[in-house]
Amino acid sequence: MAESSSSLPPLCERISYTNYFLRAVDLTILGLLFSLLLHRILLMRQNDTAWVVAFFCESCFSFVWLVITFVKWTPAEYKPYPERLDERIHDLPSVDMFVTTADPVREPPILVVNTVLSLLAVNYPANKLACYVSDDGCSPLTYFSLKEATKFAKIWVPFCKKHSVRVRAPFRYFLNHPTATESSEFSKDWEMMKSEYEKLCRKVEDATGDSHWFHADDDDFEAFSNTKPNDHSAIVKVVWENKGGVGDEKEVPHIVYISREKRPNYFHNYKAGAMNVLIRVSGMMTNAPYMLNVDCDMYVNEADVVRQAMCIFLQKSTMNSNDCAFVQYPQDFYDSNVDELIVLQAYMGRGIAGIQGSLCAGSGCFQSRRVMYGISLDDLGADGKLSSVATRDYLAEDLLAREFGNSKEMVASVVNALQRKLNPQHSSLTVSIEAAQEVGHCDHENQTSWGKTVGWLYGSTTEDVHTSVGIHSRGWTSSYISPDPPAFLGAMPPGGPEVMLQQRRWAAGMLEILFNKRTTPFVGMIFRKLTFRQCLAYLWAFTWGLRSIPELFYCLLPAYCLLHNSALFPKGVYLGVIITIVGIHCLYTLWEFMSLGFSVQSWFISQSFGRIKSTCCWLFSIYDITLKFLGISKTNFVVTKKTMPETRSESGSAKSQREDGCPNQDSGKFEFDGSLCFLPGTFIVLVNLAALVGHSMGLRRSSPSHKEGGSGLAEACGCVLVVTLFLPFLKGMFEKGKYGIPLSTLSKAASLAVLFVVFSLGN
Ligand SMILES: O=c1ccn([C@@H]2O[C@H](COP(=O)(O)OP(=O)(O)O[C@H]3O[C@H](CO)[C@@H](O)[C@H](O)[C@H]3O)[C@@H](O)[C@H]2O)c(=O)[nH]1
Ligand SMILES: [Mn+2]
Repeated sequence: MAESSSSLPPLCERISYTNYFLRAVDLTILGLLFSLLLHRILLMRQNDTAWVVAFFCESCFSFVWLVITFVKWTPAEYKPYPERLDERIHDLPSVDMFVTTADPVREPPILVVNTVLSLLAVNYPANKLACYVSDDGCSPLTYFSLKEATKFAKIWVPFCKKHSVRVRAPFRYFLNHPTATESSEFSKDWEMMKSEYEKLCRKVEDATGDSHWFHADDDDFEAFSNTKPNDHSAIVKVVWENKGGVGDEKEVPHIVYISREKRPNYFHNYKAGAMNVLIRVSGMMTNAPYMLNVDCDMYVNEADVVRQAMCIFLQKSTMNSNDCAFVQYPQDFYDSNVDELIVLQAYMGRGIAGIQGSLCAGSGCFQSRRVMYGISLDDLGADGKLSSVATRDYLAEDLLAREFGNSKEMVASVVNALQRKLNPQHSSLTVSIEAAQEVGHCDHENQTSWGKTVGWLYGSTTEDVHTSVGIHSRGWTSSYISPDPPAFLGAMPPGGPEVMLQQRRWAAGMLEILFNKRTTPFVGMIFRKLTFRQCLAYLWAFTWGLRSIPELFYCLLPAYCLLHNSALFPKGVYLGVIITIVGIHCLYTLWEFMSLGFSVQSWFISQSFGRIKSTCCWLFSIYDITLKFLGISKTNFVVTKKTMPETRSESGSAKSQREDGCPNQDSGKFEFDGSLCFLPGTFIVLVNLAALVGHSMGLRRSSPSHKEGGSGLAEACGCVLVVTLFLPFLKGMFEKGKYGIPLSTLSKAASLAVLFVVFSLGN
């Protein structure tokens, strides 16, 4: 498929972002941290418990900083040159594109449909693409919307291609009006498309409230009658099949709707389970060597995405290094306050990408099918084909059935995929429907390797990083590309209960992997092919939950010390050391933000949110996995609520939209509900306020308990800093409605705070 010729320029290039100045700053901070720790050790005897706790917390922070420094040491990413693809590759490989949705209320079907439309319209031969939608909600409304969207796609896709439209998700595209310089033909087409899109929206909207729409339509909806989201048999429907044909219709790739079987007594493994059904069904129908998966809200923002990803895969396979298992794009967002995530991806993301390769982020990720079938890098020969040993080991039929399940068609498609062969051509996709339904059954995976070594791994609510650690442990690398404008844009909940829930789920999911005997990165590094620094990268992510403990303590220490009249911070030179560390850290992170075009305010919000999420959400992740390990309850994947935002204007990048201030007008305004997650934050603010008030009134233990002297201005400043960082909570105490902290949370926090004050004063 790839016509390699060394005289032609490469399809992609690795770009290194090594910055010696940043390395020097990192090392300076490390040096200061260690000198501080040493000082703490030397003065341990002269001080009391607070000193020991501070030492423990600062050791944890230093360890995290050390890990981060290791991970960020050699940042890199790939730059693809899709314009070179055509002269190098005559026969592009096929790509199966997956969209998952789970709940028609929390994930409005019109949003799902927009994502699907943006995928259908990418710049890639339509006969090489297929779009599979997995609906865990088993919703006739989603299916109806998809059918309607297919009709619209037949004019939308040709329109996008004819006019080289960049943003191919209609809800974003139509935010902008054509400029006066556009041709009249374009303007006419534009008006027509806009009115057709509005019709589509109206139909979906009408059907949302009135189910007769799909029942009256035809018996196509029969399969949905008497179903419940958690109790129904497998549904597979070919919504549209691209049979070549003539005219515009041949521009629309296959569209297949899937709702895997669900039964109340079967655990369905959330998104990982859905992804594995998608892999199997697509394997039987189109069996493309590459797969793309996106969350239902992550539309394609750059029509060349598939071509860009293929540049990486195809270049790597012509360079005799067939080691790239997946290509990950960063997750970018068109709404809400996500600057922190963007900065994290730009620095940590590239850092990890420069080691063994980017982590899989679950959306905007292109994967090689045969890697997902569990093979290791060692199983490939120099020519990129399965080695003879691996062929013998993998392709024995009884073994395949044991690993992949008892479906002849499935086993045959796996054999083809592993050998990079196409499935035999059927007259129609519908021929495979029965077999496809069979692999969507609950019990298909019983006693197989699905979720263990094959496909997306089970056992964690962050199935994406779980799968990714499995892949890297088998010796594969991955690549990271972050084109400008961003390739995918998604939605993120605003600051409040939804985002707290999401952070808690992420942190719990990561802890599940850390403590998983088979997939923990330690096993991957010691017994398998995970490199040392890649192991550190995973550790950095997997210990989010554990970091909540020192953070919580450190937020309470200034208040405790102020009341207890004991020194939290050293005196003299070493106080200077602490101030320098904090100062450099602030400047460093501020620089990271500003160099990506974000404001000081956005940096501050991120610092504040960083503390809130660790002391509130991450803390509860420990509780979640404790319950799981005690066998009391399973960790839960609550789907994040997505809304279609009314945004004023669409522009090149997410960043510039944030600059015009529109989607961010409520930024900093935090929402609250009765969830216990908000208790630690409220408690922290109350305690620090109480300590400050007490201090100003001279309320504290009279004599310091140790020789080094008592608390003073430094500790008071610490309290002020903590309160500043928890500003959303402070504001929340005086607000009403969704912006106010509920009285029940306030009273619980107040009672705890009283206990804390009494404890600090008396102990
Ligand atoms: O039982 C389920 C639960 C979720 N989903 C889908 O999974 C996707 C991600 O869910 P979302 O609620 O948007 O989670 P986020 O936290 O926003 O997603 C991030 O984190 C997840 C892991 O926690 C990854 O799966 C995602 O890819 C990643 O974008 C959505 O398309 C859902 O429809 C399912 O298909 N079935
Ligand atoms: Mn999401």
